[in-house]
Amino acid sequence: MPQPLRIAIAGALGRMGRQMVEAVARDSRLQLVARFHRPGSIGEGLVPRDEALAFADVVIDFTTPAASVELAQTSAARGGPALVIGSTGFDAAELAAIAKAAEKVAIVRSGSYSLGLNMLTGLVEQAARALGGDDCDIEILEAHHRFKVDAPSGTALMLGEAAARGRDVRLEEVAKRARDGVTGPRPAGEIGFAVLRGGSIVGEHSVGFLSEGERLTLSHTAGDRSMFARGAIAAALWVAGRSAGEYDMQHVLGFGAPWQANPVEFHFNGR
Ligand SMILES: NC(=O)C1=CN([C@@H]2O[C@H](COP(=O)(O)OP(=O)(O)OC[C@H]3O[C@@H](n4cnc5c(N)ncnc54)[C@H](OP(=O)(O)O)[C@@H]3O)[C@@H](O)[C@H]2O)C=CC1
Ligand SMILES: O=C(O)C1=N[C@H](C(=O)O)C[C@H](O)C1
Repeated sequence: MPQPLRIAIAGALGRMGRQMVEAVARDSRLQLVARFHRPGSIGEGLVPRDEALAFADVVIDFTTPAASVELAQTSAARGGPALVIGSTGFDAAELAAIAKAAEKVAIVRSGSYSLGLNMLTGLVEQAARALGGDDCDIEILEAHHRFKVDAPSGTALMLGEAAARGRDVRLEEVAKRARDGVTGPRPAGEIGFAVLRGGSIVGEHSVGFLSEGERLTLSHTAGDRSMFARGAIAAALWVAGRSAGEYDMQHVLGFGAPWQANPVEFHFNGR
């Protein structure tokens, strides 16, 4: 019997943190060795972050951009453990800090740990490649619960990146992240984003390809948060013991060529 992988959960009292604690505790391939939260937090079984890092092979982190950057820098400075980062809403400087930390430690980071969503990014890239930029407008719609603090969602931005790759353009140069007032006609080639917030929506994303007289829509709906937890566990099993580098779910699932050799087995309905 192989030894179970030792997992620590960051942000253990948050929505995803609680989901991760449950999912890890139920999984016989894993051992939940530590839970930590914002410094000074009170909660049964919480330990300080640095203690958690000392015990774990992998830390799973769904917190905030600032907390994830600090975690990545700390882990890089001490040479581990590997990280699975699910937080979203990073700015360019924060992304650069994570990339720098990934020179020293293995980090998987993804705006979505859903299998279906990661399959959708491939379809979006393919459709964007096939449908010309001047004749076909790409618009990304996302909807989330009232507590979400960042917009557009990390997933919407991943889908935007996939569409931009398909069109062979840089997302930063064509993204329209919000519209208000007299905007003028829509420029060809733009990739637009629209955001809805309310109630308890777990996560809905759709990518519309709109041309004269027809619309193709590719969409994904998250029914509950358990599938994000399953994806993060697949990422933890995959990243443990890897050499330093920044990876994403395409690598974990074996969708990216150089990593194809060793994808983790992962199914829609659990293990
Ligand atoms: N990639 C994916 O598949 C998914 C990503 N997400 C992303 O994950 C993140 C968390 O989402 P969610 O769980 O809904 O949000 P929550 O706000 O419920 O959880 C985040 C938790 O992190 C805690 N936290 C803040 N700073 C620190 C710190 N320094 N150390 C440890 N914990 C800290 C917060 O504490 P406090 O309450 O005290 O502020 C909070 O409880 C978001 O960015 C979200 O977009 C969510 C779902 C899926
Ligand atoms: O905050 C959330 O809840 C979610 N965040 C992620 C995102 O920003 O895309 C993933 C998921 O949609 C839920």
